[in-house]
This record gives sequence, structure tokens and C-alpha cells, in this order.
Amino acid sequence: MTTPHFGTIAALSTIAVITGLFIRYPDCALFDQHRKDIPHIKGDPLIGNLMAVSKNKNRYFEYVLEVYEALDTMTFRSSSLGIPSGISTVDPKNIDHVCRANFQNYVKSENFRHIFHDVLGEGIFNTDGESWRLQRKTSSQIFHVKNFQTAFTSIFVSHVQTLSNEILENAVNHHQAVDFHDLMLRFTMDTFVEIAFGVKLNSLLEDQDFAGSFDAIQQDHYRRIIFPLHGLIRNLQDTFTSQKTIKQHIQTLDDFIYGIIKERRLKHEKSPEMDTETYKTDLLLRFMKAKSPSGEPYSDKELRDTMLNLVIAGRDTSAQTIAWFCYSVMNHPQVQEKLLEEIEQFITDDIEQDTVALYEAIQKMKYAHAVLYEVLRLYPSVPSNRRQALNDDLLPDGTHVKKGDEVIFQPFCQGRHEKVWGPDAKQFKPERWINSEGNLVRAESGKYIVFHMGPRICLGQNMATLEVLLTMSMLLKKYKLTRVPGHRVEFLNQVTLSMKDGLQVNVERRNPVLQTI
Ligand code: HEM
Repeated sequence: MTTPHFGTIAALSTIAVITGLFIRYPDCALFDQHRKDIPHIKGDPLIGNLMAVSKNKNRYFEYVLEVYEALDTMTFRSSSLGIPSGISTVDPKNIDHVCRANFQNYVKSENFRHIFHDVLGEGIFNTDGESWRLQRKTSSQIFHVKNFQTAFTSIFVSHVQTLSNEILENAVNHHQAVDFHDLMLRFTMDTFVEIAFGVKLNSLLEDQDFAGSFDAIQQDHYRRIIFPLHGLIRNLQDTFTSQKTIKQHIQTLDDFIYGIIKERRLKHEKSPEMDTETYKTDLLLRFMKAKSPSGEPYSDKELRDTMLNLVIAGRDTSAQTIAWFCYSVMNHPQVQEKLLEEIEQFITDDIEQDTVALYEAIQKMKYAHAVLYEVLRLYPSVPSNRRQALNDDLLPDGTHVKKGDEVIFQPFCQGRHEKVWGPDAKQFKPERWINSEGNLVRAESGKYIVFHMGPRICLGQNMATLEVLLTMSMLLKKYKLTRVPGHRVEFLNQVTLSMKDGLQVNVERRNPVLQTI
């Protein structure tokens, strides 16, 4: 009778091991341990905070803010089975340390690089070290004042005109509401594709495969960050459904971009002199003529990665900022009134024909800048970001970081945290950005990281500011925009802070006699 005896021993051993694991990991993930010096939330045995994260996946950043508030802290550590554990912080001193003072010790996390690799490849967002430095140097050459005054401003103006003449006028005439969030995604897709590739995509007026695939991939990436098993489940679903798979979406992007690269190379070979003018503004040509990080001319793959990184960097972030800007001013009539006064003062009727004057006028609009800063403080387009430590480190608040730890900082939680912004942190008050002399104030280092900070600060900050303020100034000057009653605006958590069901807006002409911009 040896078998039952052996079976009993095996069963008892299994129970003993499981009991041991429950005792060892009573409120954190298997093989992880809470750290004595860092506040943490109690989770479930063996899985830690996995259930809470999963339950809150559709309101993830609001949940994280609640954790900060419940623990009454600016730094905590979470432990969830299957999700790389990280030290979350909104403490400005810690963020300044990670992003600037000890920049060399923190790189893009392996997990991030892996998830984004099929789309971002070896582009600026997904690299560190020498490759990143060289790409940054080449890209930054396009963001100079002359390009802003002429090329970028006129591209933005022409697309606002298309939006107004082809879409909003129609909405006014037929008393139809528009989804402003969707329109902005289309609008910025068109502006960025034109700036990056010199090509008119026209997604404002027609659905484009490129834009649809771009959106599908972005959503997939976010789900993989939040829920690591998503990749596996999605691969299984892809096998059984007839819908376009992520691989096919990536193929759509590749076909579009490689097609443009091929065309441009041919055109350049035939008549290089034709490119002299576009060279100043068209990023693709600029990179074609530069040396890649390998010291050789850029290959097609390197060009594809570089250009896609720029479109990804600029498109959703800018679109969502314009949508949150519109939402915020519609909700705050006094802010809108003050903003309109400034628009009337600076954006004169004929200024749209003179891009240099328009660009200069927007630089002078202090209140509009204050509104934008406040919109981004509460609705940061990049709500969360992270870096991985190459070596052990000590953060200014005394938190020990171990080699391989991820330090996560959430601009969304930081902007709404009373310990950082005071008791009125959650209120929309553009006035907080203007001092008693009427000048714009700068936040202390590490406190306002919506465009990141330090050597990897956003390259497109000025371009985004120009696009948001120019678009909203031109639209608000001409149209009265109001929320459709009953339409609820909710967050859609993605890599960028989106609106779940869009932003339904009613449009009326301010001056019924004026018909076109
Ligand atoms: C409101 C709009 C925008 C916001 C809130 C924003 C925010 C950010 C943030 C937080 C980062 C840091 C990402 C990281 O390193 O993990 C970043 C990087 C970057 N942004 Fe933006 N961005 C905006 C618009 C743009 C635009 C319009 C462009 C231009 C095409 C752009 C180009 C870049 C580039 C190239 C980087 C990478 C910089 C580097 O790693 O050295 N961004 N941006």
C-alpha cells in the first residue's frame, strides 16, 4: 500500500508549500517583498494589487491618485503579480533627481522598449545613449523659430480653414453637433503627416487606413502596459477573428511610410534642386540628408522609425490637449470670456494671411498660455511615465532605489495632488499661472512635468503650444462652442489621456454674417 501513502505525503507537502507561500507573501505578489522604507498598499496573498489594478483598469490614474491620498504620501510602491513593480512618485525633488540631476542612471524601461518596439523600432522614443543623442540633435534642427513663423503656422492655418469651411460650417447650417475630440485627432494627423512627410493625408474629410491602424496600435500598446497578459490574449483572438490583426495594422503603417520614402528618394534623385525649399521644413528630407547614428546615411528602416516616432509624439498629445482645452473653457464661462477678450485684442481679422504676425501675436497672449498650462496640469496628455534604474540610488526623499527598479511618475496624479499644488489642486484656475505683475510664472523644478524635463524634455513643446493656441484662438473667435447637454465626458486611459466617448459640441457662428475663415 505504498501509493496512497506517497500520495498523502505529496498532498501534505503541496499544502505546506502553499501555506508557506501565503505566510511569506500575505499581501504582495509572489517572489516580491514590500520595502520597509517605502509606503505600500496592502494587496491579496500571492497576487498583491493585481485585482485592484484590474478592477480599476478603466480609471487607472484616478485609482492611483486615490492610493496616494489614502496613504497620505508622495511616494509609494506597488506589488502586482505579472506587472513590473515600481516606485511611484509625485515628489518634485525625486522627479528632478531622476529626470535631470542623476539622468545618467535612468533609462527607458526594458518592458516599455519591448512593448513599443514593433512600432517605435529604434526611434528617438525607444533608445538611449548615443543613438538617442544623435537623433535628438538632428530632430531639434527643425524646431527653430523661422520654421514656426512660416511653415508650421501656415500648415496649421490651412488645416483650421479646412476644418471650418468643410465641417463646422456644415454643422452650423444643419444644427448638428460634432465630435470635437475625433475632429482634433483627424486634424492633428493631417498637420503632422504634412510636417513630417510633406504629404496631404486629408483624414479630416475621409477615413484613412493609416489613421485607423495608428489608433488601433496605440490602444493595444496601452493594454499591454497595464495588463501584461493582453498580448497573449490578443494573439489568440487574432487567430480566431476576421478583424484586422495588430500585425496587419503595423503593415498598413509600414506600407504608407515606405511608399512615401521610396517616392521621395526617386524624386530627389531626379531633381535634387526641387528640394531646396522643402528641406527647411520637411523632416523626411532633412533626415535623408543627415548621417544616421551608425555614421552612414539613414536606411529606409531608420527613416521609418524616426518619422513614426515624431508622428506618434505629436499627433495624439496635441489633439487631446486641444480637446481638453475646449472642454475646460466650455465648462468655465468666465475663463472663456477673459480668453475671448485677449483673442479679440491680438487675433485681428486680417492677421491669418500674415503667418509671421500671427505667430508673434500668439506668443504675446499670456492668458491663453495660462489656460493651456492649467489644462495640461489637470489633463496631461502623457499621464504617466517611467524610467528604470541602471544602479542602486537614493532619492532626495530618502527612498532607496535598487538596480532594475522602475521609477514611475504620474503627471496626472501630480497635478491633482494637494501635497504638490495645495488645497485647490483639483480646481481649474488659469490665474495661478499669472503673478501680480501680470507675467507668467514658472513652476519649480520637477513640479510640472507635462512635457517631461531635463535632457529628454519634449522637443515639440513649442510646436504643440503653437498648434493648440492657434487652433483654439481661430475657432473661438469665429464660433461659440457649447457642450451637448447630457453628454458625459470620461477618461479613456491610454498611453495618452483620451476621451472615452469623445466630446460632443454644438457649434454656432458668433457673427452670423461671416461665413468663412
Ligand atoms: C501637448 C502636446 C505634447 C505633450 C504633452 C508632450 C509630452 C511629452 C513628454 C511627456 C515626453 C517625454 C517622453 C519620454 O521620454 O518618456 C515627450 C517627448 C518627446 N516629444 Fe512631446 N509632447 C507633446 C507634443 C509633441 C509634439 C507636437 C512633438 C513634435 C513632433 C513632440 C516631440 C517629442 C519628441 C521628439 C520627444 C522625445 C524627446 C527625447 O526623448 O529626447 N511632442 N513629449
